[in-house]
Amino acid sequence: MGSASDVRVLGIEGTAWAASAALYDGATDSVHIETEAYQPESGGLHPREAAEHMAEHLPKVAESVLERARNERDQPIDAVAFSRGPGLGPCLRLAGTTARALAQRLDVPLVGVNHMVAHLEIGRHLSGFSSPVCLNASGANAHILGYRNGRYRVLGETMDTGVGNAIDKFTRHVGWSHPGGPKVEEAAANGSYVDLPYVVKGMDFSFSGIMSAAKDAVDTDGQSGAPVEDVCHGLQENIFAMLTEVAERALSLTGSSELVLGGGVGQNQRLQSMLASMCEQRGADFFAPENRFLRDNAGMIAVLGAKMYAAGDTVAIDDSGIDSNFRPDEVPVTWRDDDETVAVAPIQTAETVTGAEATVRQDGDKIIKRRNPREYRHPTLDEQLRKRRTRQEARLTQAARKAGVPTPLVRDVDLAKTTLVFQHVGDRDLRAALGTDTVETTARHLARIHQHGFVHGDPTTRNVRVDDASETVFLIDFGLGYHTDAPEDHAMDLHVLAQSLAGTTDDANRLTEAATRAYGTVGDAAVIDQLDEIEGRGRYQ
Ligand SMILES: C[C@@H](O)[C@H](NC(=O)OP(=O)(O)OC[C@H]1O[C@@H](n2cnc3c(N)ncnc32)[C@H](O)[C@@H]1O)C(=O)O
Ligand SMILES: Nc1ncnc2c1ncn2[C@@H]1O[C@H](COP(=O)(O)OP(=O)(O)OP(=O)(O)O)[C@@H](O)[C@H]1O
Ligand SMILES: [Fe+2]
Repeated sequence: MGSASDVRVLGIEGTAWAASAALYDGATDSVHIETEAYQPESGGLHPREAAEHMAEHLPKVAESVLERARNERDQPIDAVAFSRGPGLGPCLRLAGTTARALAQRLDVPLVGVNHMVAHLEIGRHLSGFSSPVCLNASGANAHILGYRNGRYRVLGETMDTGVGNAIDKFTRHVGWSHPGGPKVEEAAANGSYVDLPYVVKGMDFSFSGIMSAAKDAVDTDGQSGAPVEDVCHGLQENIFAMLTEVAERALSLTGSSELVLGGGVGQNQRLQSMLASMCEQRGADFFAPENRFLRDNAGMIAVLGAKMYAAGDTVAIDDSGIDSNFRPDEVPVTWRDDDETVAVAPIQTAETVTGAEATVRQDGDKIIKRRNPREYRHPTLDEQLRKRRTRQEARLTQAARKAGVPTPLVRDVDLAKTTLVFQHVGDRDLRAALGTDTVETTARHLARIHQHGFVHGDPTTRNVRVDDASETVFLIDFGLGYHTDAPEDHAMDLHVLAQSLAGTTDDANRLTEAATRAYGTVGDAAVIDQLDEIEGRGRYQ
């Protein structure tokens, strides 16, 4: 294996709006980027117009960067790297054609890069962090990833549209030109908070509810709608708090103390300040690359291309087809060692445990759980979430027990202090007691509460406690639960469990299959069909 430190790679990016080429020089670790942005005259990105933009500008930026490389050396570059996907098919095809032609002409190898992995690797490269949790906040995507056993694992992601696309749809609705993100940021600075939906499911989240509520809020319909600056302010507060909350959950679940940000929406100062505040509050390190590396750019493609090239990960021209639904977890990570896995949280034995949202203290046979204020969240939203979740946790913990699922007894609820007192249950959590039996029992418990019309909302391996002597499996932490009979919502519980298994153990596939089978012995088969549908969904809208 070579080292990326002495190679020069030409990167080509053309997934959607940025016709971009870049030169990465490993010897100096410097990146030169040239980009021509496609700006639609009206509405959102039109795939055909975007492709015409690529056809016109990609060859120009590529030649210009190559010219610069030639002025520096006789053998200008060692490899050509290009974004293979995800993205708009017509654009990807042009970027692929441009890259193949260059590689052939210069007689150098071709490297096919996953654009989403490039968005996160650039942050890892620039921060020097060893194995961070990565938040990708881009136009067509939103997900939280951690490296484990040769792959970037998706710990959480959007259940519908990408975060930038969601914001851009709102700005189209109010008649603002593309891209909407910077305009929302500017307007939000002059607005005050309005209440909007907030949807987090484990480490997944969805934007459809908040986006339609935001559109309704500005629509006047003969009556006076909310000022658009206020809605922009509320939108940013809620959407970015959702992303920050799942990032915090991922840090808590993995025990990692490093977070990096990627993607065009990452340029937003409010998002950056929330993430920085959250990390500071929990003693983690946060890194956001400069803007030229956050928005789509060929620099990140060239940098990852150099790492892949050094690892021998090149692709033959004939096999270099594009993939518009290319997911980050499909990429075999050849440029990192298997043992670089994102941290796994040590199993805490201290009397006070700090979870993702609460401080939990043991006092004899009692557990005192307090949801603490989160400085990154708007105070109104913060108080509303803490109260709602405390109330819901008390109610659903009791409802589950009535349904025959072991849960701790609720000894006291104090909504003003957002504090709950529970009976202490179990010897250890499911992470420490992983096995087919315990995972199957967990799945059957979920099926049972679903039959009683509600979901847990966050059934991770840490929210299951196992009592060894009686072999009892308890569900705890129902704060994200809610009443619903929709198979999609029920399937999300199973999906969250599967994702948390993937984030905790190398044996996740086998355990997930066992869980699904066990669920089927008690629960509705339609839920399992829906789970397949969720997991097969290419969420690139
Ligand atoms: C697949 C690929 O083509 C796609 N790329 C992409 O979406 O471009 P990117 O540069 O990462 O992000 C663009 C998005 O970033 C948003 N954006 C730009 N500046 C922003 C700001 N200050 N605040 C919020 N959003 C912002 C834009 O509104 C737009 O939706 C992706 O990475 O998902
Ligand atoms: N009733 C209980 N009996 C025994 N241990 C408990 C109980 N409730 C909570 N714990 C312990 O405290 C930890 C954190 O509790 P809980 O999950 O309710 O808080 P949280 O802040 O939502 O944490 P997380 O983000 O990890 O889900 C649990 O993982 C568990 O180990
Ligand atoms: Fe992107």
